[in-house]
Amino acid sequence: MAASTRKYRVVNNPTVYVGTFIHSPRDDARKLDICEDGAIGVNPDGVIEFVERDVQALDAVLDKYPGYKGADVVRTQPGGTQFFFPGFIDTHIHAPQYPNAGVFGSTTLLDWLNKYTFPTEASFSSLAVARTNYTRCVARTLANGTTTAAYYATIHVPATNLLADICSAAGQRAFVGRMCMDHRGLNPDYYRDETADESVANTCLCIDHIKSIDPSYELVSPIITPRFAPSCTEELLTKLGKLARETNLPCQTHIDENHGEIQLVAELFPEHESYAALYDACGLLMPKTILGHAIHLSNREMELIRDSGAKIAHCPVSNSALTSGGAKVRWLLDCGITVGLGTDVSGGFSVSMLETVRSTALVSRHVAMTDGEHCKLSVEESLYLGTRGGAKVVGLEDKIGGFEVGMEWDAQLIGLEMVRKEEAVEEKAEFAADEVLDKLAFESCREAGPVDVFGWESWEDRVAKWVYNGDDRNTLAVWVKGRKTLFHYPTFIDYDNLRHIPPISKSTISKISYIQGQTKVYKQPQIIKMLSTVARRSALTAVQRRLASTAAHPPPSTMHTPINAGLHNMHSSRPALGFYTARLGRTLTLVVPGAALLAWPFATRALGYSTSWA
Ligand SMILES: O=c1[nH]c(=O)c2nc[nH]c2[nH]1
Repeated sequence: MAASTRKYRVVNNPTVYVGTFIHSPRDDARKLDICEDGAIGVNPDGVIEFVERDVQALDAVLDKYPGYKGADVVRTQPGGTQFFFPGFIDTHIHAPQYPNAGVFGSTTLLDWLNKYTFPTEASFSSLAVARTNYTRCVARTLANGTTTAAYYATIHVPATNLLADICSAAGQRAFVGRMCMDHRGLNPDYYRDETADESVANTCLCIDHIKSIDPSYELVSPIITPRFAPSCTEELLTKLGKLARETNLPCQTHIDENHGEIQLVAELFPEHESYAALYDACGLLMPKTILGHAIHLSNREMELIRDSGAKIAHCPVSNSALTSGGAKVRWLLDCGITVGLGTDVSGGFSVSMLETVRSTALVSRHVAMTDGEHCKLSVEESLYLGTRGGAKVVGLEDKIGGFEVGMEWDAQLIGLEMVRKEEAVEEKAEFAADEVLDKLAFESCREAGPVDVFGWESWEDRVAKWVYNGDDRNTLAVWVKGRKTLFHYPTFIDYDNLRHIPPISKSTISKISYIQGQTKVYKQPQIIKMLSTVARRSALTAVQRRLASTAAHPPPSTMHTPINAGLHNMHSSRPALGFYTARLGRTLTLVVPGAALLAWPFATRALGYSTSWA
């Protein structure tokens, strides 16, 4: 597709976000800035124009900023369960490894590369493979609140260009790097660059492509990507260092991840004092360089990196999964090195930056067990690294990572579940069996997401619960540069080339309910179709769960009845009009009207949301 036809059709209305905002202060990682009654105005370019605190009446704010009269208003639900939080910044992720997420067995880095990684990456010579996997990867990272990602791609130019197209179309901020690896002995013959010159030339093709779709790198930027020292000749490392400086583009690579790898670098490049010294000699250490892992740095290497201004992507999930080691993050920070977080899929098994934030806190506790209490990183510090820290690592600290005037609205809406209080519970000695079943099967425990709050928690407690228990079900909406991603997807993309509707997972039911409140989106026929599919699926799942629960915990009257739970007539072409029968054993048959089945998820969940949207 010609670059000129790939245009955003979106015109954002000025929007005022109202409610609770939580972010890390720019220069204090130890605490969170919590603003309960705030209003943030975002202009059509996605830039924050005002931040107001202690807002008593929205009208007064709108009077103060006349440009926002008639603006869209997006509110957090009252009751202390929702808050806006900056989007996560994943500073190190291998998009083509996404299909392998979770598959690593007991391997360590070098055998893992040969067994799982090189064969998978090689398969991206097929654009069809690339399209399926990259689309899914971008959809998943966005659904997990990743608004910016520094992606490693593969050696293939068309597939790398496609990844850039997909990020641009989906509205995800991204750095996309074509993988460079020309070493004949250390890369497999089936997956490597033929020569250093070919590697550089192909990298330039990807840079040209990205420039053609996003000339000012507003959303998507190229990034120079030598895989790591053992995969590259010194000639290639040097040429890429030169290219990075000439183009003023950022650069990403790996360093000091695994003892075997470090040994290999010492053998391959004996004239260099260390891994970092090699990169330095090749011109690869500079302020725009992102070094993944950096687990086993010597003092001297740390000094080289600090003095060069290069940044570090800490990858705690991958470092644990591949048993690479525990990076000494507190030490790096104390030494004045800038650190962000990376999922490092698929050395890391999860695309979730929330999981990475959690692992940052946990792994620091393991480091503390040997190196002392001061090594522990708090929830607040770990979140800082996933937002503000990441922004510094990718050089966008003045644009993203927090909510300040002049920054861009890259944000996620987080929702937690308030557990309903029992009425006069002390007067009730026991529940009826039916009541227990209702609680087990119908109280939206699953669809609500995994974080329960009970009302006594401070905002700090709620954030800690989110960090330690949350997942993508808690990410109700995601904006990049003021544009709502994922569910606004069909409304702003020119589909000339990318006729793709984002996949929708069961876990998105809470997001679907939320979207119901926005009539603009609800009118989209595709969304309606998705809504009804998800609603029906969700209702059926709930009934099935209830039946399964009955089977597992039969109330006394059915204790000796063999229970054969199942739903029939599910394939009616008019699901709302049909009746569904559910058989409980041989004797008891439930008849469920289709309309009730369809209405169930909306009745139980959507009501709560729809009242809170302006
Ligand atoms: O975690 C990692 N993932 C990779 O793909 C890789 N390549 C070199 N070194 C690496 N480390």
